[in-house]
Amino acid sequence: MVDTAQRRLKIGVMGGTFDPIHHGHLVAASEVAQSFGLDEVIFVPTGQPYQKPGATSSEHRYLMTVIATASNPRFTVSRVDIDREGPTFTIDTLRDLHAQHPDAELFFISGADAIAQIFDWKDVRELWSLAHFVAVTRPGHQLSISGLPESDVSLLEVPALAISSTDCRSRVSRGFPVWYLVPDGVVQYISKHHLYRSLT
Ligand SMILES: Nc1ncnc2c1ncn2[C@@H]1O[C@H](COP(=O)(O)OP(=O)(O)OP(=O)(O)O)[C@@H](O)[C@H]1O
Ligand SMILES: O=C(O)c1ccc[n+]([C@@H]2O[C@H](COP(=O)([O-])O)[C@@H](O)[C@H]2O)c1
Repeated sequence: MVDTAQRRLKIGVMGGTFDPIHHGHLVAASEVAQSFGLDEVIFVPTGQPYQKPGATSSEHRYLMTVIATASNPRFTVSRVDIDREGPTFTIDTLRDLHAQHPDAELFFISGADAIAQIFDWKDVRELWSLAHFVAVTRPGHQLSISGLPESDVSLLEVPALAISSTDCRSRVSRGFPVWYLVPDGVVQYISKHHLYRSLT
């Protein structure tokens, strides 16, 4: 058994809109946890994803994330972004989680597409002081961290799952199944709450 009392806890932070959460997110978090020896991965659904207007209500996205992560004892879900007023910025996510876990080392997990946009994020230069960033591969997206501080950002190749929330929403709206793209409980949640039926 690992003696966590003698070392800093290592906590992954998997931020996302999760509209809906799918197996690409879960595999990425699991792979980073394994490779970096993380004690826990906190999934953090965005409250108001200012770059994704029209996202499904945060409570639906939060509950789907809870359902999807329930089977993994190292996965938890935080409401920090949902319960904060205003648009969601990662700088606030990391500050809040740092305040809740002052002795832990934070690892922010990001796909290749998201990390490519990071210079557009709020207070980007302060982000590195709050967490180490782990950028994971994603089919269809070039993974590059040129220009990012090498000591603060790592690259990790993960199993390639060509799944996106956009495609899941589109499939549901066209009457196609999302079984095996998202966890079973999430399929049932989408069906029960009639999500994504009326997209065009
Ligand atoms: N299939 C995947 N493989 C690796 N990383 C992924 C994958 N899907 C999403 N991610 C990463 O997970 C994080 C949260 O993603 P998000 O919730 O925006 O899902 P998405 O599938 O990209 O959604 P959308 O299609 O609506 O843009 C981002 O850092 C994203 O890059
Ligand atoms: O901080 C920002 O300005 C910022 C801008 C866009 C996205 N993010 C974060 O990136 C993560 C993935 O976001 P998204 O929109 O691709 O689901 C999520 O945690 C967002 O809060 C953060």
